[in-house]
Amino acid sequence: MTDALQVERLTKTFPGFTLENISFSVPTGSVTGLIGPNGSGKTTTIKLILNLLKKDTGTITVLGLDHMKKEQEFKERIGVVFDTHFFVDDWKMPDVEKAMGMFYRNWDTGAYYRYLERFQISRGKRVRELSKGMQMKLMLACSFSHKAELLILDEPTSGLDPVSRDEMLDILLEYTDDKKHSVLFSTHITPDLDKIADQITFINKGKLFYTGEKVNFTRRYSIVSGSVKQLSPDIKALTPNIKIYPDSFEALVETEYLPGLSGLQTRSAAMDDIIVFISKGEVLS
Ligand SMILES: Nc1ncnc2c1ncn2[C@@H]1O[C@H](COP(=O)(O)OP(=O)(O)OP(=O)(O)O)[C@@H](O)[C@H]1O
Repeated sequence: MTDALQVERLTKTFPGFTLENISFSVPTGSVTGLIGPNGSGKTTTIKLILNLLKKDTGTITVLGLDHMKKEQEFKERIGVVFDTHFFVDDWKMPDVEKAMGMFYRNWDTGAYYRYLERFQISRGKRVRELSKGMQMKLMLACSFSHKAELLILDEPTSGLDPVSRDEMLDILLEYTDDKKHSVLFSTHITPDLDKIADQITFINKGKLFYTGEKVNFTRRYSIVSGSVKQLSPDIKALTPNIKIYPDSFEALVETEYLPGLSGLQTRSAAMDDIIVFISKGEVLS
């Protein structure tokens, strides 16, 4: 399978923060979720891909094109959705159409109005009169109308109600259904990724913690719990990721070690469990 996006050994240093040696890919036809706690480097990674920030080192290939040498070419072939829209607030839908049509060679006016109809956005509305969910859909309509092959989305569902979020996720699933279109999706809302992601890339404090298939990410970890008396040196040796409560404890352990731990309660780890335990990375009490 080819990759819609390849990021290799990407590094960027700001005062007090380094995004360090990040490598991951978005296989064509997949949805890749980019996750990590606040300040871990997700938006920085996206801005570096888009050349909105200048990388220190590393290579980035978008749809087979070097992101610096072929910037204009790759930008014509991708769609970008941030958590706030990038249109002029006063524009009506035909104004959006005109602006986008000037920018994209592949622009399809008919498709744009068909998407507006499908997403129930009326032509006479101004951008500022659209709800947040509608604004997100408008950005998607624009991406689809210039036939974007890859969507790069930075927290597109934050601030959406559950109904709008669900609609947005269905639109993305439909978009990748032909296995030709791909999505990179940064989010804190992991249930969204449970629903649509094939791959996960988890960045923690600027470092890559995991990249690969979603199922392997959650299968790799389990949560064990028991009374404080059961918190043996064996468990402490297995994992630094332990939460201690007044009478009990919970720990994140690699699933392969479960057979050696008897008498404890175990459950599968959800994506949020893994993020919380790993981002703390120490005994918590
Ligand atoms: N232009 C900049 N100049 C200096 N520091 C920056 C700049 N942009 C980001 N940072 C720092 O880089 C770190 C990573 O920020 P980034 O926005 O990439 O995190 P994030 O994972 O997207 O976080 P969030 O989930 O809160 O959006 C933070 O410490 C931030 O302060």
